[in-house]
Amino acid sequence: MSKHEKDYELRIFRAAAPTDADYPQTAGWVQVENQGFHFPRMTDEAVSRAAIRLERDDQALTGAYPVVRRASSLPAEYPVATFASFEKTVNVGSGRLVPAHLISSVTVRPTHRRKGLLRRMMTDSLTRAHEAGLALAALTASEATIYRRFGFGPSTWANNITVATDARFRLLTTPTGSAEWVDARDLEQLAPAIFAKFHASQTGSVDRHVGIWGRISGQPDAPTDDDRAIRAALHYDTTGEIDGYVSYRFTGHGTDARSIEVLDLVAIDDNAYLGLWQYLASIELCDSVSWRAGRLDNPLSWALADPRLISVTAAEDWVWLRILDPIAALEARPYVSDGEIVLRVIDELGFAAGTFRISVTDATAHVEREDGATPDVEMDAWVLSSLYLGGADPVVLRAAGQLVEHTDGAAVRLRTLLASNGPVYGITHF
Ligand SMILES: CC(=O)SCCNC(=O)CCNC(=O)[C@H](O)C(C)(C)COP(=O)(O)OP(=O)(O)OC[C@H]1O[C@@H](n2cnc3c(N)ncnc32)[C@H](O)[C@@H]1OP(=O)(O)O
Repeated sequence: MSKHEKDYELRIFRAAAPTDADYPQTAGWVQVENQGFHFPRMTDEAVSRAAIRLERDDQALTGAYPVVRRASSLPAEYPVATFASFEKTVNVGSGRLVPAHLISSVTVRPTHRRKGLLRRMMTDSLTRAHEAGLALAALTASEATIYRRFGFGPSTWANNITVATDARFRLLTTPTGSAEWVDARDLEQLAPAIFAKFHASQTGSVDRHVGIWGRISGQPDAPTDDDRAIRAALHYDTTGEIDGYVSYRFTGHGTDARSIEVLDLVAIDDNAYLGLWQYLASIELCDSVSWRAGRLDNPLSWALADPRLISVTAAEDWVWLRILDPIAALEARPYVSDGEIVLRVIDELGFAAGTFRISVTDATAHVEREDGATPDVEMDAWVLSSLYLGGADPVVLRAAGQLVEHTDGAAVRLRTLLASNGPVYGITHF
């Protein structure tokens, strides 16, 4: 128990809509979370919009409240720390959607930091998720140094890219179908069904919470003039079915850079993906398009006559996974080759600790806990979580000193065993 534990009461409650009696608790929580991420104070209307969206996702909100509140400080229903969790699926390969405990909205007031509040809220939340039988937890992180200690490992990544879309932009093969403008606000209704198809087919994708649809359609909880700048286009296949969309804003007014920032680009197949890029490149009075969520092995690089038109401006870790139940998680994902390996997992929080034999036949794993067995490889829970989807390479983790090989060649065997049958990638930030 941390020496500060008795100074705070943790309350866990379901997000409440403005019509509910306990709405003030949710409203206070929303204001504090918002300030924790440096956003301007929200109007009452914006808070109620945020609460309605949290309620629609059935988010469990944790607030930490000081036992002794200081005179004239923020109201009593404003916590000093916030934390949210909700359940959505992760695509673990071959369209298998596994329910996961998603964690978001983690803030601790600077006046109460480093007193163990994050540790307390996190261990409490993971324990509940584990008891509820969830095999995975996931989050996207503000900083890469916070969550490894809790067993989370980076599992998908994205490149921040800028693509020159001036006269040099030419695709080697012209995609079929065509694009058309749509009122960006209509994406709030249209986008979820398109995203659902992407989610069902993309290993590493995490399903989205309701708030995302407001953001990408220019209707966030607290809209600003900037959000009215958001524009959108749909892509249609040759039969007229919608197979993708892009939402974006022009950022070049008042600057020399005539550029567009993509907020969201969702395509249900490769042709629609290239078709959306073809559309973006056709926008006049614009020389470049940037996007935060580019795939590492981007098909656009191979489709462009001049792949040097793409600049990678940064590489980001994206989703961090946490295996809570190694047997259920490893048996849930698909496999591309048969084999057997024994792994030992060290887990400070205990959830994934043990020695496990993974035996794969006919693309299906049978996993058994065998604590007496001699392991081929040994690693921390965060490392197994990073390797889980097949997006990280055990051989590279061995080279980094994060995976210990007890049997010669075991890291290579593990690489073959955990290889994914396609790119591991996602476009959900939460
Ligand atoms: C999923 C998400 O929502 S990501 C968003 C995370 N939130 C933010 O970035 C907002 C700004 N930051 C904050 O609100 C806080 O500083 C937090 C949430 C990052 C940390 O909260 P605290 O209550 O201060 O953390 P707590 O005291 O429980 O520390 C837990 C451990 O994490 C470490 N830690 C805390 N913050 C950081 C950090 N920013 N970087 C590295 N390590 C950190 C502590 O040293 C401690 O380590 P130990 O227990 O292994 O000795």
